[in-house]
Amino acid sequence: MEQKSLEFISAEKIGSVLTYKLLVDAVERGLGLFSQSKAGQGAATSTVDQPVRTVVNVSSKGFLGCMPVYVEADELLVTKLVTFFPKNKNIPSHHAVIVVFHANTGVPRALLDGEIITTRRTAAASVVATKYLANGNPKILAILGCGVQAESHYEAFSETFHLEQVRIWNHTPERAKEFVKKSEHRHNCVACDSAEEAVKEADVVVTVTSSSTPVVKAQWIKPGAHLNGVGACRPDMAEIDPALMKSAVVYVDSREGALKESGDILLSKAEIYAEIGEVVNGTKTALRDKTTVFKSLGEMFLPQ
Ligand SMILES: NC(=O)C1=CN([C@@H]2O[C@H](COP(=O)(O)OP(=O)(O)OC[C@H]3O[C@@H](n4cnc5c(N)ncnc54)[C@H](O)[C@@H]3O)[C@@H](O)[C@H]2O)C=CC1
Ligand SMILES: O=C([O-])C1=[NH+]CCC1
Repeated sequence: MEQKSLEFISAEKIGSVLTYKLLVDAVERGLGLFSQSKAGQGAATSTVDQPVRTVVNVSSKGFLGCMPVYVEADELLVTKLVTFFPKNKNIPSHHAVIVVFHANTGVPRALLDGEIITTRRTAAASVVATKYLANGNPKILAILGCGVQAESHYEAFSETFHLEQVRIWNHTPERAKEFVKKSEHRHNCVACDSAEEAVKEADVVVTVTSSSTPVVKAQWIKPGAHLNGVGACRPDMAEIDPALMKSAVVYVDSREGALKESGDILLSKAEIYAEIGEVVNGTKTALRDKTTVFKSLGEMFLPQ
């Protein structure tokens, strides 16, 4: 009889092994598997079962999301539980735990601190989209927002691309200045006084704010640029100008998820061109010369 032994894997341990290189490869493979299984929905080939997450609103304070997934090919049965309390002060706005079960018996195997995985996995997903959708090698990156995701996106993009400059904007300008000063390695970072200044010459834009209303306007975006929309994960929240959503070619991590959760998609009535996994699988084209948006909501796949 199998013995129950639930291992706890701490944030420190995860942080020491979870490199962006590892994550980018794993997320790329996971997004491909996810879209492949949707294409074969109902058929015996379906290998990933990942329903759109269930969200419980906690009055006006925040929410709890439950994100289960089964990946047959990896014998992986996992759920993430994530909270988002945007008004938190002096502690992160997101917290998460991940529970791993034995896929053959259902026995719980491990409990993982989910904070670092959420932080780095999200940036890795934006890197995957950017690898496929940016028009050439991106040189100027704009980051709108200066929280946890801004840090991980800065790190992941700096490791992956040869960036000449990173333009940072935050709605409270002191925070953008602090971001730039945080490390001497950030000599290629500049704090911008306006979101327009940050965005207007950028090859790639990342929006990582808790804003419920757009922080980027269509007319600021350089034609052919690529934008990763990471915030605004509820149907009543939007970070991107609806005019940009309508004029750009829009990619998502999950069609089903985007049509249920993304205010940027729902409020603008933008058309979804493809899941990024379909591009990874070669069943949809990467229209690199067009202005593109990747609307990210957070599909969860772990490296094995
Ligand atoms: N797509 C995905 O997979 C994931 C998305 N997220 C989303 O990304 C966003 C950023 O997450 P974190 O960096 O962890 O949050 P954070 O709390 O660390 O940072 C939030 C940032 O938004 C700024 N902000 C707050 N209110 C604003 C407003 N009204 N206008 C403009 N900026 C405002 C803050 O100054 C801060 O720079 C959140 O919306 C979060 O839900 C987070 C994790 C995964
Ligand atoms: O995937 C994730 O963990 C989240 N997406 C939006 C908020 C948290």
